[in-house]
Amino acid sequence: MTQPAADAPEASATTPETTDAGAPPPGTPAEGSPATNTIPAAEPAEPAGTSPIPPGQLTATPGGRAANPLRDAADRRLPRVPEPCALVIFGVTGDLSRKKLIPAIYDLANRDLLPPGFVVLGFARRDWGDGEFEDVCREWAKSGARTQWREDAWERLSENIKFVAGSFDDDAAFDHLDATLKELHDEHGILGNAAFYLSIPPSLFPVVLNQIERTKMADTTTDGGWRRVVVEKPFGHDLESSKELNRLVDNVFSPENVFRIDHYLGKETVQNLLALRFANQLFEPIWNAHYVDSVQITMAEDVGIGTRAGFYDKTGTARDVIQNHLLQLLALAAMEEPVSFTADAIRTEKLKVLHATKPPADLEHDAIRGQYEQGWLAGQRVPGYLQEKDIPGDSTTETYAAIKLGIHTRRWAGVPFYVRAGKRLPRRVTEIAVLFKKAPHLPFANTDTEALGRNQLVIKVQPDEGMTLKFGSKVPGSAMEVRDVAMDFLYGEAFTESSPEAYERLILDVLVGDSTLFPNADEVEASWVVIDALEDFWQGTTPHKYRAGEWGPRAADEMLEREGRNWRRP
Ligand SMILES: NC(=O)C1=CN([C@@H]2O[C@H](COP(=O)(O)OP(=O)(O)OC[C@H]3O[C@@H](n4cnc5c(N)ncnc54)[C@H](OP(=O)(O)O)[C@@H]3O)[C@@H](O)[C@H]2O)C=CC1
Ligand SMILES: O=C1O[C@H](COP(=O)(O)O)[C@@H](O)[C@H](O)[C@H]1O
Repeated sequence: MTQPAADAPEASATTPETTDAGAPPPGTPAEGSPATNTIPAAEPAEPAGTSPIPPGQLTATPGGRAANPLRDAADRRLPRVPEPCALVIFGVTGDLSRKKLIPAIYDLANRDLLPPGFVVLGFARRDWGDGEFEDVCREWAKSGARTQWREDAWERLSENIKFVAGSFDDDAAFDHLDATLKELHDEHGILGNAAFYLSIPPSLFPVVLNQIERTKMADTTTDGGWRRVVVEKPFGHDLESSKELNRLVDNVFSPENVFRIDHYLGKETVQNLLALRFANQLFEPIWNAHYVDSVQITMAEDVGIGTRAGFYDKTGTARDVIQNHLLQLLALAAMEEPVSFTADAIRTEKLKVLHATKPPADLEHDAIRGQYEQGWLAGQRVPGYLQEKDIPGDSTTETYAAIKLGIHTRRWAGVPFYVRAGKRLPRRVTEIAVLFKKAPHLPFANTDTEALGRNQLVIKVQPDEGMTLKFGSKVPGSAMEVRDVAMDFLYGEAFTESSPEAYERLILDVLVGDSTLFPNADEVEASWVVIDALEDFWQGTTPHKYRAGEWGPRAADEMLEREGRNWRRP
């Protein structure tokens, strides 16, 4: 009886993510896989008349939208078109604004989800007028938009795109900003409603918050409008600085008006994790230490640090993405069912998990840092981290981290949660893989139990959004041969609707005042407790090296191998 190699999912010929050689194109089922299947869509769940997709923009069919209790609850609770308002963006010339914020605002405008008179007010150090700023935004929107380009949609939006030049330490510039905002309130009927988006590095949050406080821009007593603040991640640099920031932000804005953004929570597949777990009977009974062997959460990026040397070298992978995105994924994957799908109930459950999440006892072997060296990616030679522009030649900042975490609860006792993230890895992929224990007994004569892989449920966050279930199946033929196969659910095949970009959804949530998808101060602080323990240990150490284009340093592989496990090759 022939069997695939040990823990065979990594090597099975029937699965789409089986080799190191790279991924299949998005939406491609495993070639020749007899067991590849699509789970059909559930009953339509969108209430009549609430579809956010206007005619002619995106394909939308009435049926086939699977229920997402989280989103649908919010849809019922709040109108999805905001009141007239302004969005003030600090750091509007930065990378995030160019790649994500301006395109997302255009997409919202194109979907008719912005209110009449909606104003974008950019603040930055460039010596630009409104016209120049608008030209730049047009270029960014055109190259980054998800929805089709419509000149008329842009024209309508761009009438209300304004710019104020200045530095964050310049009182006069903030007085000018305040005056401009007041004028716009009158001109556009925005009634004082404004959201302040801090698209800036965390070290600059305090100076901007102090300026907002000094100018009383957050004060609603005279106009009765609302004022909200959006703070980008990472929220602080460690536990102490995040507490200080929380105090500062609470001085200026009331808690319900503080939106700590973590764009991973705006991703469709991340929200679907809750639907998967709590809208089905199938998974929850086996979602615990009795059945689960381990969980692997991977966020791999093929890109390097781009133009963000200044930010990245002070931050590193653990603070940049593990403290926020990956610990949020872990919390959603591990939490108990919330008593309702409200912001508070979900945060309560996530917080319990974060409090119970502990760094490994053996930090030296189970908390691995890496830094990429020169290598090859997609046929291109790419420089090492230390050769990147503006990175000091002796930097010890990590561009990769792999950590074994434990969740000290009855449900998860003894189940390792391996999280890893890195830049310049072979491909961009984020996934949560739940690996189940092996069957305790196989009734087939001569079956090599070691050779059969573990059942796996893989939630593919991006880019091939969907889910894969791996299990053993009989190979056709006279012999009783069992081999691992994969059953795929792909968003692109199951639904005709396209997913909004995370920033589209989250900006809209800010404007309508829905904080369901935003972590609160307690969650942020609990996450820093975990990260601080790792950072303290790493202090003064040098990261392991890995070649750009490889799956991280050897030490990260050894971390799992010591326990008889392997990383999945996504
Ligand atoms: N980039 C990304 O992919 C993501 C970023 N984020 C988060 O978003 C935030 C912003 O990141 P990113 O856009 O990459 O950062 P950038 O470094 O690209 O942009 C920083 C912005 O801040 C402005 N700025 C800096 N100092 C001052 C000052 N003294 N006065 C006025 N403006 C100033 C810069 O203006 P100037 O042009 O004049 O220098 C620039 O517009 C960070 O918290 C980051 O963690 C979150 C998710 C993804
Ligand atoms: O928050 C961040 O996320 C991006 C990756 O976002 P994704 O949505 O493309 O997965 C990462 O590149 C950046 O370093 C980090 O700050």
